[in-house]
Amino acid sequence: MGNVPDAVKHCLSYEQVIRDYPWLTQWLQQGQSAAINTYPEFVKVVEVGPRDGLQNEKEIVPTGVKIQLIDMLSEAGLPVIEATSFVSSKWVPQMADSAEVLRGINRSPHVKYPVLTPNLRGLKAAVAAGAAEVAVFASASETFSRKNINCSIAESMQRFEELIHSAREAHIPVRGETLWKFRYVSCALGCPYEGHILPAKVTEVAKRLYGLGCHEISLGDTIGVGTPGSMAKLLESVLKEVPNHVLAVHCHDTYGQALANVLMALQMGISVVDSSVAGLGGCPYAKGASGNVATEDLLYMLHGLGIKTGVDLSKVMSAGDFICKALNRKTNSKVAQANCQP
Ligand SMILES: CC(C)(COP(=O)([O-])OP(=O)([O-])OC[C@H]1O[C@@H](n2cnc3c(N)ncnc32)[C@H](O)[C@@H]1OP(=O)([O-])[O-])[C@@H](O)C(=O)NCCC(=O)NCCSC(=O)C[C@@](C)(O)CC(=O)[O-]
Repeated sequence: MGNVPDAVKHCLSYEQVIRDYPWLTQWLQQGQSAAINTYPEFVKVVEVGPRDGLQNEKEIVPTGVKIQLIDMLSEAGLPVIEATSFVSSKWVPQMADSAEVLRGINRSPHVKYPVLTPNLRGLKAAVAAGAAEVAVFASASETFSRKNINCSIAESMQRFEELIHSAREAHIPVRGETLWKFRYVSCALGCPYEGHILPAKVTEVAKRLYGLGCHEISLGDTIGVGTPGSMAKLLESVLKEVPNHVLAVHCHDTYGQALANVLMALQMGISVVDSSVAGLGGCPYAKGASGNVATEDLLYMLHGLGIKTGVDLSKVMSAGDFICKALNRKTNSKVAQANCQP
């Protein structure tokens, strides 16, 4: 502040302002509590570790380890655990045991276990293995769509429509009610191939999915390049077409912005957040992208804000410890790291 005149320096001192205008303290505190009151009372945490977290692992993780991880996460009180994906094992070898995983877990009546399905074949296999909820994944980037599911965005939409139609025609038996969820719009804040993605493009895809009957749309920052600023711009745009109760956010933490991005989303009325135990993960078709925001860190922040989740943080940490030991790697969760220190 070398060239700043004294009077201005005086004005720039926060402490001085508070001393000069004592009423400001009360005003600021009121403002802060008003901001905190705008957070949702309850946030639904969607655990994606067993799917998003493990799909990118080079070494095949034993089926028993995947099952035990899901069971530990169920016991922690997570309301939704994305268990696995019914995709081509040529594309994602790690998910080849999806049916065994789904059949092997101890299902809690309080937990939903959605699975990823890219096509009718995946849907049939998922339903046969007992899936009651499926998530289909679209992208806001043409190139990513082709690299990830080998078709254009328009073709993926058409595929989904056909998928619903064929399932009805074929009278696919379902246990309970199959809920159609187009959970994901990938590359919502950037694409590994195309770079910046316009909020209008993401809005267009999200609107289309909403129109197709999807009742939960997760906006994926697939490569973790978003900032609270770009998250705010994205949500401003999407919220014009899709109501906040339908939206979720899915933030990878490549640039260390995931928690800040989630906080921004919460302030803008979003109350469903995806996360991955121990911060595991990444997409095989998004090179260099790191894992999702760690569930432990998300819970620590939410509970610190007084937001209820129904999830036991210490049990999630035990699950994180278990999977990190099984994978022989360090946790990405700051909370878990802090608690491991002697
Ligand atoms: C969509 C396809 C299948 C198209 O793949 P394709 O090669 O165009 O399709 P195909 O119909 O020619 O099938 C190729 C082979 O796979 C088989 N196949 C076909 N479908 C299935 C199935 N469901 N289950 C098992 N096998 C299947 C099929 O039978 C055939 O086997 P072959 O005849 O050669 O022996 C492929 O591209 C695929 O499986 N992609 C999945 C990629 C993926 O899982 N990516 C990661 C998830 S997305 C993500 O992580 C992002 C997200 C969701 O987390 C959000 C975010 O962060 O943004």
